[in-house]
Amino acid sequence: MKNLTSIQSSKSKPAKLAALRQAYQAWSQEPDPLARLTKRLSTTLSLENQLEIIAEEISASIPFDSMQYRHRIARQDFVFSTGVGGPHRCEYRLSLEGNHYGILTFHRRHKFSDDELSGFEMMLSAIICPLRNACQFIAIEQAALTDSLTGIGNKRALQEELTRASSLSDRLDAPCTLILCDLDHFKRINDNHGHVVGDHILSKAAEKIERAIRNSDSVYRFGGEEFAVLLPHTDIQEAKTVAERIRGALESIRVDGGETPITVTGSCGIAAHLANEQTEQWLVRADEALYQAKACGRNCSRVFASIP
Ligand SMILES: Nc1nc2c(ncn2[C@@H]2O[C@H](COP(=O)(O)OP(=O)(O)OP(=O)(O)O)[C@@H](O)[C@H]2O)c(=O)[nH]1
Repeated sequence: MKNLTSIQSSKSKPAKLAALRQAYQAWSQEPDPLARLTKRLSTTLSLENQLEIIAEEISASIPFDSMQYRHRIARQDFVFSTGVGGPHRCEYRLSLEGNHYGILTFHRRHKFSDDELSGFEMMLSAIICPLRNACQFIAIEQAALTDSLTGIGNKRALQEELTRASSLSDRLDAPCTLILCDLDHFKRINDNHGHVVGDHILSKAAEKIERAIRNSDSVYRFGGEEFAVLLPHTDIQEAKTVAERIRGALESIRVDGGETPITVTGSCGIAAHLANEQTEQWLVRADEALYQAKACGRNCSRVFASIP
């Protein structure tokens, strides 16, 4: 409120406005490379787009043969590369206020001069803030798709991936199979050993399932004690084998529970994607198969197609 009053009562300042007009003209005409670089970087939060701009703008002042950027953001490696190597190299570790924002490397066939090296440093000091924002944007996007307890994808991530997998499966006419896996009698574990132990078992289960599947497959926490595993390019027969491997992996969990270790089992429902099927319908069919597995005594797998 105080600031608003002072804004409303202040008189216009011609000198400041003239300076602003002049600055705007200079800015809009983009006369210097640093102004143009920062202006272009401010138009995007995509790290990939920013790196393309950085490569283009820096190479206009300091020619190089290739540029690489690498950084680990939210448990994932981000790598960007443009051009082809060269024996001479200069490398910068980018950091701001004690935080690391990746490594940027330039290669060239002939040596970089001292002037060029200080030119790089000037350009890099201009890119660090926008680059930090782009890295943080990826981390926030990643957090919105990650289950905080287990570190695997959450229900929202599953929805996105199911949609992508369905359209790929339709377009390529390739099989794609979904397994819903629910821990058995999990309420008893919580009731007998407490929620902290329950949480620990959920994290272990996520870890075990992740290790039981291929890199091209993915696992998500679908609900409380329910996991979804998406298997692209995988038919029902192969998915049954994976489901059995997952069940075995869950059975191998041992958590300290006093006299006897706490163990857990899981039931799996399997459904292959049908041509042009909506993702909701696909999930419903996998859930029905899971219901059958529970009804058949738990700690087993059932395929939707096998339901009469
Ligand atoms: N510790 C912990 N427990 C959870 C979490 N989310 C859900 N649960 C518990 O999971 C249990 C699920 O219970 P039910 O849906 O009755 O199923 P169940 O006991 O596993 O029995 P079946 O699925 O029929 O084999 C409930 O006790 C929930 O409180 C969580 O994040 N942490």
